Amino acid sequence: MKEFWTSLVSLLGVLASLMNILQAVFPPDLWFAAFRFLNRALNYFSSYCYCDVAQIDGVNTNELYNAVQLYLSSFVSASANRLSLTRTINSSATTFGLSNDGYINDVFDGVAVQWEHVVTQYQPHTFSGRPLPDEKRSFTLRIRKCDRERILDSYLDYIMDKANDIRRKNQQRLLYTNSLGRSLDSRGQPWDSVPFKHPSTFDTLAMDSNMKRNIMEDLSNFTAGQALYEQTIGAWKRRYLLYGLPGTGKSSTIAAMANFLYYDIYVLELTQVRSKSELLNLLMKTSSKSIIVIEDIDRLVNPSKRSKMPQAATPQSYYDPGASDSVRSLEDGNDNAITFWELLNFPDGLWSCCGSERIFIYTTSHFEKLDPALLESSRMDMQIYMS
Ligand SMILES: Nc1ncnc2c1ncn2[C@@H]1O[C@H](COP(=O)(O)OP(=O)(O)OP(=O)(O)O)[C@@H](O)[C@H]1O
Repeated sequence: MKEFWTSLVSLLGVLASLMNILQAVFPPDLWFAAFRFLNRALNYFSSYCYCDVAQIDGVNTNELYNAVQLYLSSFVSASANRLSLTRTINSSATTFGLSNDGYINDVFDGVAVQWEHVVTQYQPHTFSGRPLPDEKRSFTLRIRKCDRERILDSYLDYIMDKANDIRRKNQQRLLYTNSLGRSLDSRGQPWDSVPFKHPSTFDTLAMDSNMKRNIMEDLSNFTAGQALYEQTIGAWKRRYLLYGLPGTGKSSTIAAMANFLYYDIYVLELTQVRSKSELLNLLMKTSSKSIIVIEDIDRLVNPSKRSKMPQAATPQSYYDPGASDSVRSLEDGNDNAITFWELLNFPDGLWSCCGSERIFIYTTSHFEKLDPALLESSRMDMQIYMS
Protein backbone atom coordinates (compact mmCIF):
# COMPACT_ATOMS: atom_id res chain seq x y z
CA MET A 1 0.00 0.00 0.00
CA LYS A 2 2.87 2.33 0.91
CA GLU A 3 4.42 1.67 -2.51
CA PHE A 4 1.17 2.65 -4.24
CA TRP A 5 1.11 6.07 -2.51
CA THR A 6 4.80 6.66 -3.29
CA SER A 7 4.22 5.87 -7.01
CA LEU A 8 1.14 8.14 -7.10
CA VAL A 9 3.03 11.09 -5.61
CA SER A 10 5.90 10.53 -8.08
CA LEU A 11 3.46 10.43 -10.99
CA LEU A 12 1.82 13.68 -9.89
CA GLY A 13 5.25 15.28 -9.58
CA VAL A 14 6.14 14.23 -13.15
CA LEU A 15 2.81 15.57 -14.45
CA ALA A 16 3.33 18.91 -12.69
CA SER A 17 6.85 19.22 -14.17
CA LEU A 18 5.49 18.36 -17.60
CA MET A 19 2.78 21.02 -17.29
CA ASN A 20 5.39 23.61 -16.27
CA ILE A 21 7.53 22.76 -19.30
CA LEU A 22 4.53 22.89 -21.64
CA GLN A 23 3.44 26.25 -20.20
CA ALA A 24 6.92 27.64 -20.65
CA VAL A 25 7.16 26.37 -24.25
CA PHE A 26 3.67 27.20 -25.52
CA PRO A 27 2.29 30.77 -25.21
CA PRO A 28 -0.92 31.41 -23.12
CA ASP A 29 -2.94 32.23 -26.29
CA LEU A 30 -2.28 28.74 -27.57
CA TRP A 31 -3.45 27.24 -24.28
CA PHE A 32 -6.61 29.32 -24.39
CA ALA A 33 -7.32 28.23 -27.98
CA ALA A 34 -6.75 24.59 -27.01
CA PHE A 35 -9.21 24.85 -24.11
CA ARG A 36 -11.81 26.48 -26.35
CA PHE A 37 -11.39 23.76 -28.92
CA LEU A 38 -11.75 21.08 -26.24
CA ASN A 39 -14.83 22.80 -24.84
CA ARG A 40 -16.46 23.01 -28.27
CA ALA A 41 -15.68 19.40 -29.02
CA LEU A 42 -17.28 18.34 -25.72
CA ASN A 43 -20.34 20.53 -26.39
CA TYR A 44 -20.66 19.11 -29.87
CA PHE A 45 -20.86 15.56 -28.61
CA SER A 46 -22.93 16.41 -25.50
CA SER A 47 -26.70 15.87 -25.66
CA TYR A 48 -27.24 18.99 -23.50
CA CYS A 49 -27.09 22.68 -24.24
CA TYR A 50 -26.61 25.45 -21.66
CA CYS A 51 -28.30 28.85 -21.47
CA ASP A 52 -26.82 31.57 -19.25
CA VAL A 53 -29.13 34.13 -17.68
CA ALA A 54 -26.85 36.87 -16.31
CA GLN A 55 -27.99 39.23 -13.57
CA ILE A 56 -26.56 42.27 -15.35
CA ASP A 57 -27.01 42.62 -19.08
CA GLY A 58 -24.42 45.27 -20.00
CA VAL A 59 -25.31 47.90 -17.40
CA ASN A 60 -28.99 47.01 -17.09
CA THR A 61 -30.57 44.54 -14.71
CA ASN A 62 -31.81 41.48 -16.54
CA GLU A 63 -35.52 40.99 -15.73
CA LEU A 64 -35.29 37.32 -16.65
CA TYR A 65 -32.64 36.74 -13.97
CA ASN A 66 -34.97 38.23 -11.31
CA ALA A 67 -37.86 36.17 -12.62
CA VAL A 68 -35.86 32.91 -12.54
CA GLN A 69 -34.71 33.71 -9.02
CA LEU A 70 -38.28 34.28 -7.84
CA TYR A 71 -39.61 31.27 -9.71
CA LEU A 72 -37.01 28.92 -8.23
CA SER A 73 -37.72 30.41 -4.80
CA SER A 74 -41.22 28.92 -4.97
CA PHE A 75 -39.98 25.33 -4.73
CA VAL A 76 -36.29 25.51 -3.89
CA SER A 77 -36.93 25.25 -0.15
CA ALA A 78 -38.33 21.73 -0.55
CA SER A 79 -35.42 20.21 -2.48
CA ALA A 80 -32.18 22.21 -2.14
CA ASN A 81 -29.77 21.53 0.73
CA ARG A 82 -28.40 25.06 0.98
CA LEU A 83 -30.62 28.11 0.68
CA SER A 84 -30.25 31.87 0.74
CA LEU A 85 -33.07 33.72 2.54
CA THR A 86 -34.17 37.31 1.87
CA ARG A 87 -36.95 39.62 2.97
CA THR A 88 -37.44 43.00 1.28
CA ILE A 89 -38.95 46.21 2.68
CA ASN A 90 -42.78 46.14 2.75
CA SER A 91 -42.72 42.43 2.07
CA SER A 92 -44.75 40.13 4.25
CA ALA A 93 -42.91 36.93 3.33
CA THR A 94 -39.43 35.43 3.28
CA THR A 95 -38.03 34.58 -0.12
CA PHE A 96 -36.02 31.38 -0.48
CA GLY A 97 -33.24 31.41 -3.03
CA LEU A 98 -30.73 29.00 -4.48
CA SER A 99 -27.38 29.57 -2.78
CA ASN A 100 -24.20 30.27 -4.73
CA ASP A 101 -23.23 27.37 -7.03
CA GLY A 102 -26.27 25.39 -5.93
CA TYR A 103 -28.41 23.57 -8.47
CA ILE A 104 -31.98 22.33 -8.69
CA ASN A 105 -33.99 20.16 -11.07
CA ASP A 106 -37.30 21.17 -12.58
CA VAL A 107 -39.81 19.56 -14.95
CA PHE A 108 -41.83 21.52 -17.50
CA ASP A 109 -44.25 19.94 -19.93
CA GLY A 110 -42.71 16.54 -19.19
CA VAL A 111 -39.17 17.77 -19.90
CA ALA A 112 -36.52 17.64 -17.17
CA VAL A 113 -34.21 20.65 -16.89
CA GLN A 114 -31.61 21.76 -14.39
CA TRP A 115 -30.82 25.24 -13.06
CA GLU A 116 -27.47 26.14 -11.55
CA HIS A 117 -26.72 29.40 -9.75
CA VAL A 118 -23.24 30.50 -10.78
CA VAL A 119 -21.36 33.22 -8.91
CA THR A 120 -17.90 34.23 -10.18
CA GLN A 121 -15.61 36.89 -8.74
CA TYR A 122 -14.00 39.46 -11.03
CA GLN A 123 -12.06 42.68 -10.75
CA PRO A 124 -14.29 45.67 -9.98
CA HIS A 125 -14.20 48.43 -12.58
CA THR A 126 -16.36 51.38 -13.53
CA PHE A 127 -18.34 52.16 -16.62
CA SER A 128 -19.51 55.74 -17.17
CA GLY A 129 -18.52 56.46 -13.58
CA ARG A 130 -20.94 53.84 -12.27
CA PRO A 131 -19.40 51.11 -10.10
CA LEU A 132 -20.28 47.55 -11.09
CA PRO A 133 -20.55 44.71 -8.57
CA ASP A 134 -17.35 42.72 -7.99
CA GLU A 135 -19.01 39.41 -8.67
CA LYS A 136 -20.96 38.12 -11.61
CA ARG A 137 -24.15 36.22 -10.91
CA SER A 138 -26.04 34.15 -13.39
CA PHE A 139 -28.32 31.16 -13.68
CA THR A 140 -27.39 28.44 -16.12
CA LEU A 141 -30.17 26.36 -17.57
CA ARG A 142 -29.20 22.88 -18.71
CA ILE A 143 -31.65 21.43 -21.19
CA ARG A 144 -31.50 18.59 -23.72
CA LYS A 145 -30.75 19.83 -27.22
CA CYS A 146 -33.72 17.94 -28.60
CA ASP A 147 -36.11 19.72 -26.15
CA ARG A 148 -34.76 23.24 -26.56
CA GLU A 149 -36.69 24.14 -29.67
CA ARG A 150 -39.95 22.75 -28.29
CA ILE A 151 -40.12 24.18 -24.78
CA LEU A 152 -37.56 26.93 -24.22
CA ASP A 153 -39.78 29.90 -25.20
CA SER A 154 -42.90 28.63 -23.44
CA TYR A 155 -40.88 27.64 -20.36
CA LEU A 156 -39.40 31.12 -20.04
CA ASP A 157 -42.84 32.74 -20.53
CA TYR A 158 -44.18 30.43 -17.82
CA ILE A 159 -41.38 31.49 -15.48
CA MET A 160 -42.10 35.20 -16.08
CA ASP A 161 -45.82 34.65 -15.30
CA LYS A 162 -45.06 32.67 -12.16
CA ALA A 163 -42.61 35.33 -10.97
CA ASN A 164 -45.23 38.07 -11.44
CA ASP A 165 -47.65 36.02 -9.36
CA ILE A 166 -45.12 35.61 -6.57
CA ARG A 167 -44.30 39.33 -6.62
CA ARG A 168 -47.98 40.15 -6.25
CA LYS A 169 -48.39 37.73 -3.34
CA ASN A 170 -45.44 39.25 -1.51
CA GLN A 171 -46.62 42.80 -1.97
CA GLN A 172 -48.87 44.77 0.35
CA ARG A 173 -52.34 44.71 -1.19
CA LEU A 174 -54.63 47.73 -1.24
CA LEU A 175 -58.26 48.57 -0.64
CA TYR A 176 -59.41 51.40 -2.93
CA THR A 177 -62.45 53.62 -2.53
CA ASN A 178 -63.73 56.44 -4.70
CA SER A 179 -64.40 58.56 -1.61
CA LEU A 180 -62.52 61.45 -3.24
CA GLY A 181 -65.71 62.16 -5.17
CA ARG A 182 -64.91 63.89 -8.44
CA SER A 183 -61.52 65.16 -7.30
CA LEU A 184 -58.28 63.43 -8.22
CA ASP A 185 -55.26 62.75 -6.03
CA SER A 186 -51.77 64.15 -6.71
CA ARG A 187 -51.14 61.44 -9.35
CA GLY A 188 -54.41 62.16 -11.13
CA GLN A 189 -56.05 59.03 -9.73
CA PRO A 190 -59.75 59.02 -8.76
CA TRP A 191 -59.21 56.19 -6.25
CA ASP A 192 -58.07 56.63 -2.65
CA SER A 193 -56.20 53.63 -1.18
CA VAL A 194 -55.41 52.13 2.22
CA PRO A 195 -53.50 48.89 3.00
CA PHE A 196 -55.83 45.91 2.85
CA LYS A 197 -55.38 43.70 5.90
CA HIS A 198 -58.63 41.78 6.44
CA PRO A 199 -58.06 38.50 8.34
CA SER A 200 -60.96 36.65 6.68
CA THR A 201 -60.06 33.52 4.68
CA PHE A 202 -62.04 30.53 3.45
CA ASP A 203 -60.77 28.70 6.55
CA THR A 204 -62.27 31.25 8.94
CA LEU A 205 -65.49 31.76 6.98
CA ALA A 206 -68.60 30.07 8.41
CA MET A 207 -70.17 28.66 5.24
CA ASP A 208 -71.43 25.38 3.85
CA SER A 209 -68.34 23.37 2.85
CA ASN A 210 -69.72 22.53 -0.62
CA MET A 211 -70.43 26.17 -1.26
CA LYS A 212 -66.93 27.09 -0.13
CA ARG A 213 -65.37 24.49 -2.42
CA ASN A 214 -67.51 25.65 -5.37
CA ILE A 215 -66.46 29.26 -4.89
CA MET A 216 -62.77 28.38 -4.56
CA GLU A 217 -62.90 26.16 -7.66
CA ASP A 218 -64.71 28.84 -9.60
CA LEU A 219 -62.12 31.45 -8.61
CA SER A 220 -59.22 29.14 -9.47
CA ASN A 221 -60.75 28.32 -12.87
CA PHE A 222 -61.22 32.02 -13.49
CA THR A 223 -57.60 32.93 -12.80
CA ALA A 224 -56.33 30.05 -14.91
CA GLY A 225 -58.69 30.72 -17.80
CA GLN A 226 -57.12 33.57 -19.74
CA ALA A 227 -56.95 31.66 -23.03
CA LEU A 228 -60.53 30.42 -22.67
CA TYR A 229 -61.92 33.88 -21.98
CA GLU A 230 -60.01 35.41 -24.86
CA GLN A 231 -61.09 32.74 -27.34
CA THR A 232 -64.69 32.12 -26.37
CA ILE A 233 -66.28 34.10 -23.58
CA GLY A 234 -64.92 37.58 -24.29
CA ALA A 235 -63.75 39.93 -21.55
CA TRP A 236 -61.76 38.18 -18.83
CA LYS A 237 -64.08 38.99 -15.96
CA ARG A 238 -66.50 37.23 -13.64
CA ARG A 239 -69.62 38.45 -11.84
CA TYR A 240 -70.84 37.27 -8.46
CA LEU A 241 -73.95 38.28 -6.57
CA LEU A 242 -73.76 38.03 -2.77
CA TYR A 243 -77.08 38.37 -1.02
CA GLY A 244 -78.34 37.91 2.53
CA LEU A 245 -79.37 39.88 5.58
CA PRO A 246 -76.97 42.48 7.06
CA GLY A 247 -74.25 40.87 9.18
CA THR A 248 -74.39 37.46 7.48
CA GLY A 249 -70.82 37.66 6.19
CA LYS A 250 -70.97 39.25 2.73
CA SER A 251 -68.00 41.55 3.39
CA SER A 252 -66.09 38.69 5.06
CA THR A 253 -66.66 36.54 1.96
CA ILE A 254 -65.35 39.28 -0.33
CA ALA A 255 -62.26 39.63 1.88
CA ALA A 256 -61.75 35.84 1.84
CA MET A 257 -61.97 35.85 -1.98
CA ALA A 258 -59.43 38.69 -2.21
CA ASN A 259 -57.08 36.92 0.20
CA PHE A 260 -57.47 33.67 -1.72
CA LEU A 261 -56.55 35.29 -5.05
CA TYR A 262 -54.14 37.95 -3.72
CA TYR A 263 -56.22 40.61 -5.48
CA ASP A 264 -56.69 44.28 -4.59
CA ILE A 265 -60.23 45.44 -3.82
CA TYR A 266 -62.00 48.47 -5.30
CA VAL A 267 -65.18 49.48 -3.46
CA LEU A 268 -67.24 51.48 -5.93
CA GLU A 269 -69.33 53.97 -3.96
CA LEU A 270 -72.08 54.84 -6.42
CA THR A 271 -73.31 57.80 -4.35
CA GLN A 272 -70.08 59.54 -5.38
CA VAL A 273 -70.55 58.86 -9.10
CA ARG A 274 -72.49 61.47 -11.01
CA SER A 275 -72.36 60.38 -14.64
CA LYS A 276 -71.75 57.34 -16.79
CA SER A 277 -68.52 58.85 -18.10
CA GLU A 278 -67.31 59.22 -14.52
CA LEU A 279 -68.14 55.56 -13.89
CA LEU A 280 -66.28 54.55 -17.03
CA ASN A 281 -63.27 56.61 -15.95
CA LEU A 282 -63.27 54.95 -12.53
CA LEU A 283 -63.47 51.46 -14.01
CA MET A 284 -60.68 52.20 -16.47
CA LYS A 285 -58.44 53.28 -13.61
CA THR A 286 -58.77 49.94 -11.82
CA SER A 287 -55.85 47.54 -12.16
CA SER A 288 -56.07 44.00 -13.43
CA LYS A 289 -56.19 41.20 -10.85
CA SER A 290 -58.67 43.10 -8.75
CA ILE A 291 -62.12 42.73 -7.25
CA ILE A 292 -64.58 45.54 -7.88
CA VAL A 293 -67.30 45.63 -5.22
CA ILE A 294 -70.63 47.36 -5.81
CA GLU A 295 -72.73 47.25 -2.64
CA ASP A 296 -76.48 47.51 -2.10
CA ILE A 297 -77.45 47.18 -5.76
CA ASP A 298 -81.14 47.01 -4.80
CA ARG A 299 -80.92 50.78 -4.45
CA LEU A 300 -80.09 51.20 -8.12
CA VAL A 301 -82.60 52.61 -10.56
CA ASN A 302 -85.04 50.17 -12.12
CA PRO A 303 -84.93 50.72 -15.93
CA SER A 304 -88.65 50.17 -16.50
CA LYS A 305 -89.39 52.72 -13.81
CA ARG A 306 -86.96 55.23 -15.21
CA SER A 307 -88.60 55.45 -18.61
CA LYS A 308 -91.89 56.52 -17.00
CA MET A 309 -90.34 59.27 -14.89
CA PRO A 310 -90.00 62.97 -15.83
CA GLN A 311 -86.52 64.23 -16.73
CA ALA A 312 -84.50 65.72 -13.89
CA ALA A 313 -83.37 69.30 -14.23
CA THR A 314 -79.92 68.67 -12.77
CA PRO A 315 -77.86 65.48 -12.63
CA GLN A 316 -78.14 63.63 -9.35
CA SER A 317 -76.11 60.78 -7.95
CA TYR A 318 -77.26 57.29 -8.94
CA TYR A 319 -78.78 56.65 -5.59
CA ASP A 320 -78.86 58.10 -2.14
CA PRO A 321 -79.42 55.75 0.78
CA GLY A 322 -81.05 58.49 2.83
CA ALA A 323 -83.13 60.01 0.05
CA SER A 324 -86.88 60.27 0.32
CA ASP A 325 -89.11 58.62 -2.30
CA SER A 326 -89.74 61.90 -4.07
CA VAL A 327 -86.04 62.62 -4.47
CA ARG A 328 -85.42 59.11 -5.71
CA SER A 329 -88.22 59.51 -8.25
CA LEU A 330 -86.41 62.51 -9.65
CA GLU A 331 -83.21 60.53 -9.82
CA ASP A 332 -85.07 57.72 -11.51
CA GLY A 333 -86.14 60.20 -14.15
CA ASN A 334 -82.60 61.35 -14.74
CA ASP A 335 -81.33 60.07 -18.07
CA ASN A 336 -77.84 60.22 -16.75
CA ALA A 337 -78.64 57.82 -13.93
CA ILE A 338 -77.29 54.32 -14.33
CA THR A 339 -79.57 51.32 -14.07
CA PHE A 340 -78.79 47.92 -12.64
CA TRP A 341 -78.96 46.54 -16.18
CA GLU A 342 -76.41 49.06 -17.44
CA LEU A 343 -74.11 48.40 -14.51
CA LEU A 344 -74.17 44.68 -15.26
CA ASN A 345 -73.44 45.33 -18.92
CA PHE A 346 -70.60 47.77 -18.38
CA PRO A 347 -67.92 45.07 -18.20
CA ASP A 348 -69.10 43.69 -21.57
CA GLY A 349 -69.06 46.98 -23.40
CA LEU A 350 -66.21 48.89 -24.97
CA TRP A 351 -64.49 49.05 -21.59
CA SER A 352 -63.92 45.30 -21.71
CA CYS A 353 -61.10 45.71 -24.23
CA CYS A 354 -58.96 47.60 -21.70
CA GLY A 355 -59.98 45.85 -18.50
CA SER A 356 -59.04 42.23 -18.00
CA GLU A 357 -58.88 39.78 -15.10
CA ARG A 358 -61.36 41.59 -12.94
CA ILE A 359 -64.01 40.20 -10.67
CA PHE A 360 -67.22 42.12 -10.07
CA ILE A 361 -69.06 41.44 -6.83
CA TYR A 362 -72.53 42.90 -6.36
CA THR A 363 -74.12 42.75 -2.91
CA THR A 364 -77.62 43.23 -1.61
CA SER A 365 -79.54 42.69 1.61
CA HIS A 366 -82.85 42.90 -0.33
CA PHE A 367 -82.72 40.22 -2.99
CA GLU A 368 -86.52 40.40 -3.44
CA LYS A 369 -86.23 43.95 -4.78
CA LEU A 370 -84.04 42.88 -7.71
CA ASP A 371 -85.62 42.31 -11.11
CA PRO A 372 -85.44 38.50 -11.68
CA ALA A 373 -85.05 39.01 -15.43
CA LEU A 374 -81.77 40.83 -14.76
CA LEU A 375 -80.37 37.96 -12.73
CA GLU A 376 -80.14 35.41 -15.53
CA SER A 377 -77.08 33.26 -15.30
CA SER A 378 -75.66 34.89 -18.44
CA ARG A 379 -75.38 38.16 -16.54
CA MET A 380 -74.46 36.91 -13.08
CA ASP A 381 -71.97 34.05 -13.14
CA MET A 382 -72.62 32.91 -9.58
CA GLN A 383 -75.21 33.79 -6.97
CA ILE A 384 -74.22 33.19 -3.36
CA TYR A 385 -76.79 33.25 -0.61
CA MET A 386 -75.42 34.17 2.84
CA SER A 387 -77.51 32.98 5.79
N1 LIG B 1 -70.36 33.58 7.62
C1 LIG B 1 -69.51 34.24 8.41
N2 LIG B 1 -68.27 33.78 8.62
C2 LIG B 1 -67.40 34.43 9.40
N3 LIG B 1 -67.71 35.57 10.06
C3 LIG B 1 -68.92 36.09 9.91
C4 LIG B 1 -69.89 35.45 9.08
N4 LIG B 1 -71.02 36.19 9.11
C5 LIG B 1 -70.77 37.22 9.92
N5 LIG B 1 -69.53 37.19 10.40
C6 LIG B 1 -68.90 38.14 11.31
O1 LIG B 1 -69.90 39.11 11.59
C7 LIG B 1 -69.42 40.43 11.35
C8 LIG B 1 -70.23 41.09 10.23
O2 LIG B 1 -70.00 40.37 9.03
P1 LIG B 1 -69.91 41.08 7.60
O3 LIG B 1 -69.52 42.50 7.73
O4 LIG B 1 -69.08 40.22 6.73
O5 LIG B 1 -71.45 40.99 7.15
P2 LIG B 1 -72.17 41.69 5.94
O6 LIG B 1 -73.17 40.72 5.42
O7 LIG B 1 -71.18 42.22 4.98
O8 LIG B 1 -72.91 42.89 6.66
P3 LIG B 1 -73.45 44.24 5.97
O9 LIG B 1 -74.47 43.84 4.96
O10 LIG B 1 -74.03 44.99 7.14
O11 LIG B 1 -72.24 44.92 5.38
C9 LIG B 1 -67.97 40.34 10.98
O12 LIG B 1 -67.21 40.67 12.11
C10 LIG B 1 -67.75 38.87 10.65
O13 LIG B 1 -66.53 38.43 11.20
